[in-house]
Amino acid sequence: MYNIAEAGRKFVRPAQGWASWSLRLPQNQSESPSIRATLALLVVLCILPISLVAGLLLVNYYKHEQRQLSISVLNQAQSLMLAVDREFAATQAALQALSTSHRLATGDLEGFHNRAEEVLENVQADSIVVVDPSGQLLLSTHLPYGAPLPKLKDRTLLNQILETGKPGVSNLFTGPIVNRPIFTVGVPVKIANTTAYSLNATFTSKQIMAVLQAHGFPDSWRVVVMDSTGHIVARSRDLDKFLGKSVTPDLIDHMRQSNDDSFDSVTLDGVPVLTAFSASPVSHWCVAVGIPKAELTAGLRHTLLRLVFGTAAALGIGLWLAWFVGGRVARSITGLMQPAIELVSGEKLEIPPLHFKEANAMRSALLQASELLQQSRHDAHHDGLTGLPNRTLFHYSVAQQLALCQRNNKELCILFIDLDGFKAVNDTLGHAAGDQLLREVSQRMTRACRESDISARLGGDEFAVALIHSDLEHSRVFATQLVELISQPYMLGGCRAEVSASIGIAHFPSTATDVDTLLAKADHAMYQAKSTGKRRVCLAS
Ligand SMILES: Nc1nc2c(ncn2[C@@H]2O[C@H](COP(=O)(O)OP(=O)(O)OP(=O)(O)O)[C@@H](O)[C@H]2O)c(=O)[nH]1
Repeated sequence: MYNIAEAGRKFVRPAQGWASWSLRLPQNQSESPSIRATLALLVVLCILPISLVAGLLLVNYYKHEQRQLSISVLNQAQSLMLAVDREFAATQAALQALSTSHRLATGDLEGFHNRAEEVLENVQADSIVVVDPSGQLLLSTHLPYGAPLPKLKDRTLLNQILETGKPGVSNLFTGPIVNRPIFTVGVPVKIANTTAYSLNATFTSKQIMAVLQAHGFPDSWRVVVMDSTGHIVARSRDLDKFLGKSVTPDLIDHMRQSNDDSFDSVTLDGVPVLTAFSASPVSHWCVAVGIPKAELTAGLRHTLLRLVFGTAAALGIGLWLAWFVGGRVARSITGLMQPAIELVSGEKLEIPPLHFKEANAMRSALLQASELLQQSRHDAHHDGLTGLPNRTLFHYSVAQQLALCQRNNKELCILFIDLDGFKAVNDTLGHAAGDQLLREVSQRMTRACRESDISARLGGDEFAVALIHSDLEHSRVFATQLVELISQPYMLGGCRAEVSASIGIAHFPSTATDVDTLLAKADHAMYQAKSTGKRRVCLAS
């Protein structure tokens, strides 16, 4: 079945069809970044600076915390140093009270030995000894009175007491009686305004360890109490290994420069620590507290690690969203490209609804443009009054059919129809009535034709019909019937009107083989019909 509307569309379509057209972007446009890449860049530009700022703030916060911590550690070192000094002061007070014993003044050393043993329990010292200015030990509560006693090897504290007449604390040394590291707290014993003896209490590291442990430092911290030469007297960890050993040279350096300070160092057992130390201006002993750096930075490392993971997760999700949303936006846009190209084909566009408001607005615009284009194409190839194909489309459609007939050895007849007496209708009933009559003639004609036939209005009161696969005889019969059909009266706005028709017929292939000649010959035959009396059919020769 011949579809004239389809023919109208194909009439302007390129040979390969619009779908075969591929989209060629200009060079500079194909190099522009894609929506996905732009969105991904946006995500990266949003997340990375925020994470960077968060990281910097964290590090700053950590540094501030470090400063606070080093102050706090310094305070703890000072507090321990004070506690040690208090122990020394308490011992000195007890010794000073004991030094006023009349037994000493009267030279009753045996009696004093007994008295010292009683006092020993209160001062919690290891022993009490009396030394004469030559350094000779006169008594020691370690041994029964009268037992032979050695002479002091290290006279430093004794000399200090003899010179200043004031109490003092020794450094760590190996006790001549107990033969292990001890230190002493000594006070002068004055008889007749002369320092006659030095009264000393000896201690092992046990007493200082007790003071250290009373402070309850965390197990991981390294806390040392050292004498004025930097030798370890007490240590929170591995005392047996480090007792009497010198602390690290950089700690000694710092101690020389200041009484209180904090700095980064490495302990004797090789642990990097933040060290805070405090030296006593009285005893010149020193306390150092070290917090392992790993412990200090663990929090920051954890938080930074979380930040890195958080950033990675945010980037991952952001990039996935950029990919997903970018893909949707891109698909919405590219989904409109092919319809935009096909728009010129004049075919009715089918575009499924898209994801985005703007893309849907574009889709509506394309659909509207497609409808308008279809309408204007239709208008360009159809007669506005009757809706029949016009001369151009008739010519194109018949040419196609002729080609098919030629290939299949089929016949085709063209009827050239001109109304008789139409002008009189216009003149008597008016132009509008004439228009209505033309419309009715076209309807009668269309109804009479087969669907495969092609009818057209060529202009004015001229029509044409192409009878496909129809021989001359059949066409002549049809044309005669058509003359009668058209000659039936018309009711135009309550008025009766009558016209008839003159028809010329040209036959393919006997009359001619091309559209123009067939039409011209049919036209000529129509004039013959007119000139021989109208309302009749004439065959072209
Ligand atoms: N109403 C109306 N009239 C038209 C239209 N186109 C052309 N005409 C008129 O149609 C008439 C055609 O002229 P003719 O073919 O000479 O008129 P006719 O009375 O049929 O003459 P014959 O063919 O000799 O019988 C003219 O008067 C045109 O003005 C149209 O679209 N509408």
